[in-house]
Amino acid sequence: MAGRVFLSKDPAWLKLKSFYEANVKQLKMLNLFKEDPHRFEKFSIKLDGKDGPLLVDFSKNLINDEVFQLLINLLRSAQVEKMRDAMFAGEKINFTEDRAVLHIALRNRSNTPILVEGKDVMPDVNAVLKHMREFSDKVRSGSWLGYTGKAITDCVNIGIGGSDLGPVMVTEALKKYQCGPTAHFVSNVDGTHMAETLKKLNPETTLFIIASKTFTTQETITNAESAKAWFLQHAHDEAAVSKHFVALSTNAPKVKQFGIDEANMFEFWDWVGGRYSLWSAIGLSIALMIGMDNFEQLLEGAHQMDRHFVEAPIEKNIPMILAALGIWYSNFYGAQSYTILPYDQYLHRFPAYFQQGDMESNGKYITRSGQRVDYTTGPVAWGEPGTNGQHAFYQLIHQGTHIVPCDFLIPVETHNPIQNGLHHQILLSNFLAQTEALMRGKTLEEVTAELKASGMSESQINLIAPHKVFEGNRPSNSIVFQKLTPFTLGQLIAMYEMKIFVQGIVWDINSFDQWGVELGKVLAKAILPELTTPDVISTHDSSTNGLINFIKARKH
Ligand SMILES: O=P(O)(O)OC[C@H]1O[C@@H](O)[C@H](O)[C@@H](O)[C@@H]1O
Repeated sequence: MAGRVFLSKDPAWLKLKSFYEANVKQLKMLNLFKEDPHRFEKFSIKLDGKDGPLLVDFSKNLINDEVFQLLINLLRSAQVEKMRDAMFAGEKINFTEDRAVLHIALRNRSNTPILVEGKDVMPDVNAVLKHMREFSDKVRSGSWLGYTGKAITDCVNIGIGGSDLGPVMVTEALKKYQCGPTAHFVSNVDGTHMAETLKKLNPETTLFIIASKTFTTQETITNAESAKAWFLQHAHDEAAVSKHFVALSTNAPKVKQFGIDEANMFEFWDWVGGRYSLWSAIGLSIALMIGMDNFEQLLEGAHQMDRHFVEAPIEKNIPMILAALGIWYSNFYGAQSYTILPYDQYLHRFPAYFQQGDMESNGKYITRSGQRVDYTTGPVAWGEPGTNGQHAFYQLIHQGTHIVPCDFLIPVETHNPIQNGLHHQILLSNFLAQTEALMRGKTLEEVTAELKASGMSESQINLIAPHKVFEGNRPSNSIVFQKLTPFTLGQLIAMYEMKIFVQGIVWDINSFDQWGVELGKVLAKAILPELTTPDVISTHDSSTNGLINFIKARKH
């Protein structure tokens, strides 16, 4: 952006750097909690919502008042508010693709005009929502019939990346709200994905949703052709295709070419990035499975978070603060990753969803003005639901040599209070214990006293005690919501989207393109015909040639 200083030369950055160098050793959370009885109130934000409050407690972080202020100053210096406003105003902030970035328009429930090149996009957004409602109502009520007159019981979303991960994650998260066909997903071009999915399905009662923004993605088009071939093997009638295939795309000519009726195409626009598209027609499988009212609740929740993001001052702004904390760890503490740890089984695909959301957005080393960064940008995002993660990788988080900032998420109430709520009580206690343990740790004195009390000999204690020490002082955010409803899920997704946006602005990169996925696609296209010729291949490096020729020699 014009007038922006290179980040590592920004005085706000340099202040954080010198603060880190001078004070890192003194930033001990346990002491900070002892010194300030109001630390929790000071470093937590409660956002009231339709389905109960969302509490974000960031007090278990390696910050004091001064760091917090310096981080806020950094965000100001990076002009995050100005860039946020530019995004919401429909400016073409995705300049490498000459596009606006307006997933916020898809969930703009206040329906205020949003202009792209002088044209309000809201009428088009509303028209597609109406189309989705009409169609999903028909399918769910059983009035949309398959080629033998039977109602639809299953739908298969065929898409990949942003045309898959969002609908997969949301339909899993909101399974409890199912009131329509069961949603299945085929993304991988590996024929196993399609074959195993089709095994479970009846062509007479299955609807295929071909989800592709470009409608040119090799995996999706190959899978869509195979689904059509399978369907026609049973239906033996091209005319039946229109009852069983719909498309979600920005590319009407390609959809037509594939043989899908334009009336069965649900449109979206180039200003919707793939990884931000679950709010668009790409969410059709969600609307089918949980109904359009619930889909609109998801939009409402996201819209509320968008309003908070636009209206709250930086110091009270959840996505801004989460972004600032992530930068503190990535750029100053050298953290290479962070985890998203949902203590809710329904959210089991939430971390995977944000692997694309975060890493495809911010995994970039070129600044908006075309220079190579000399600081780190997007971290590796990973995670699994608690408590499973506790019995797998938490060892490293507690005692490893990497610093891994953690986001813990949990609902106060479960949808499944089996055994009188016992399971959820156990889940809650684990959630609370983990963040406490990461923060407090356990000293050598505490360990030694414990081992002594158990009657262990001095020599055994000396041998074992160091292994049982926890340094502690390991950071986490606790994100607590009332219940996993469509509205709450919308809030949570938008919260992370906006956090990622803010980080991209501070790092001065374009979070909305994805050129890094292109090279492999081009090379794969060149290799594909080489796999079927009888020739020995010698056009690549010796490793690639060797691998191709090995595979060809072994293929029957
Ligand atoms: O929806 P499309 O056009 O088929 O694209 C699917 C995915 O394609 C990938 O190449 C991109 O990295 C993703 O961002 C995108 O979501």
